[in-house]
Amino acid sequence: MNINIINNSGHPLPQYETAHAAGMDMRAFIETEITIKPLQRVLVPTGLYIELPVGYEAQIRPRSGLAYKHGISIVNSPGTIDADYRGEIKVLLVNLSDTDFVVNNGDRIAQMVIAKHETIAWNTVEELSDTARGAGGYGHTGK
Ligand SMILES: O=c1ccn([C@H]2C[C@H](O)[C@@H](COP(=O)(O)OP(=O)(O)OP(=O)(O)O)O2)c(=O)[nH]1
Ligand SMILES: [Mg+2]
Repeated sequence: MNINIINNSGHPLPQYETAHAAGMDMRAFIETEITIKPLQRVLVPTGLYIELPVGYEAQIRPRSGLAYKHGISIVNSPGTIDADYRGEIKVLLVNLSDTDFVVNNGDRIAQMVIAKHETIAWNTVEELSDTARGAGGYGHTGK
């Protein structure tokens, strides 16, 4: 499938790093490096603008390497890019480590997964169907 994109970053387009990867790595588009202090959150521009087909969303997810090695995650993970959004895609990074983390222009800071979704209409009812689980949850089946 082809998707329209404007790339103002001068960096390569988000791309699958291996043949069957689900996510395309996304790069920071910043004039000067950003230092993220412990527990600080920063909205990082990408210079990317996309036009998703109706019925699709883009999910902005953390990279596990940055999470494991540096405690870098995404506050609103997975971020949701709506099909009707035409603004710049940004990534809301958070530093969950106890040391500063520096983001440089062009660094791969997140990954984008393109996914189909349903658009539904609600059926308001008085009762829902019975199941064995019922209202059980939050570990009610044990460890
Ligand atoms: O990580 C993200 C999440 C969202 N967006 C953009 C695309 C998305 O379509 C729009 C709105 O996102 P969301 O619905 O998550 O935010 P909101 O707080 O509900 O804002 P709005 O009232 O504008 O929907 O912001 C990003 O660029 N990056
Ligand atoms: Mg919203």
